[in-house]
Amino acid sequence: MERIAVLGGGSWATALVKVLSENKADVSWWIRNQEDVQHLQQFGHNPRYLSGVRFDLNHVKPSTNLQETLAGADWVILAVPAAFVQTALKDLPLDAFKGKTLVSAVKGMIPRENLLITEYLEQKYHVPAEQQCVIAGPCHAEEVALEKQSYLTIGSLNLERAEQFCELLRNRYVKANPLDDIDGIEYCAVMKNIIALACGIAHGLNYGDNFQAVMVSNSMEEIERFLDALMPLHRDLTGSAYLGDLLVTAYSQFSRNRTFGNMIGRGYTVKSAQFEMNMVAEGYYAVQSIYEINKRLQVDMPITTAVYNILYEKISPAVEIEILKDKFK
Ligand SMILES: NC(=O)c1ccc[n+]([C@@H]2O[C@H](COP(=O)([O-])OP(=O)(O)OC[C@H]3O[C@@H](n4cnc5c(N)ncnc54)[C@H](O)[C@@H]3O)[C@@H](O)[C@H]2O)c1
Ligand SMILES: O=P(O)(O)OC[C@H](O)CO
Repeated sequence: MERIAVLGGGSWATALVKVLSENKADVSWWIRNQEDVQHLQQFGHNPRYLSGVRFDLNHVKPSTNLQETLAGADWVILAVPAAFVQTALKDLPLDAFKGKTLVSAVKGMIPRENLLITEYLEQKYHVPAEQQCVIAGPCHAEEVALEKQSYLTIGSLNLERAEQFCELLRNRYVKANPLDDIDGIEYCAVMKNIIALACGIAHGLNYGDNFQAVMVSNSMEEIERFLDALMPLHRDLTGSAYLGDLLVTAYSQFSRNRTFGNMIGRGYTVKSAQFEMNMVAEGYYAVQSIYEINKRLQVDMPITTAVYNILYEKISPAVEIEILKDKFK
């Protein structure tokens, strides 16, 4: 019996706990909010996110105590939005993850430090790269919760470990495959959120599907240029962990980033759009990190620059999309 700790109380953590616990793993589940934990213990569902999912409390142990949650776990899945990872882990000793395999389900970067989650865990908590995995692929939590067919890619330098984790996830509606381009898929997952934001902004400004299709195809070239400059490797970006994840975020009704961008395009301020959403759009934070990293790389990244200018320099979305129009082919 595998013992798995899942950290985070949002939609993705909830969907992952469902999949893992229904596969009969023992899941200890850290949620920061005491009321949510009590509700889960009493009624067997998360009151805030995906509340239709019922948990078998024989296999799922919710708690607000992080150290207790980690104790005895072989696997630790981090599913807290990137902007809150440092705060969530702040009381842990630096050897808290010793001997455990860390799995990042986060699709974002540590703000200001501009680090991938795996880089942060390695630098701060000394978790070796070989003991880390990332969960990638087009996987909206809402659809996983509805048991709609989904595909996950588990990235790791340690393919044996990745395959073991795939096995914990596989079921009737989840297929999982290992891949060794862990940094590539982690960066791609960060950047697709920025592109989805741009798609939402354009939609909010009344641009149509024709324009969005051109935005998405141009964005693949932008992502490829960035990855080639940062970590050259022959990778097939048409794979589902890259293009697939971008497409689901750019087009789906469930996308947080597209929804957030749409509000910005319609004239909401960043604060009011964030206030309106009960969920976190990672792209808002990610664009600042990628923009900062690119100051060094100097890659041509028109979409990232446009989103950064809109969100952080308060330049009008209409002006920035107009500039993009002339750059696209
Ligand atoms: N939702 C998905 O479909 C999905 C799929 C794959 C990956 N992810 C990734 O999973 C990670 C978690 O996102 P999510 O979609 O589950 O979250 P969510 O948007 O559903 O919920 C927001 C989460 O943020 C937490 N939060 C909000 N304010 C906070 C604060 N001040 N301090 C600490 N925590 C706070 C909430 O408790 C909640 O857990 C993100 O990196 C996301 O990119 C999400
Ligand atoms: O589509 P979003 O913006 O909700 O992001 C969620 C996941 O990253 C989809 O794979």
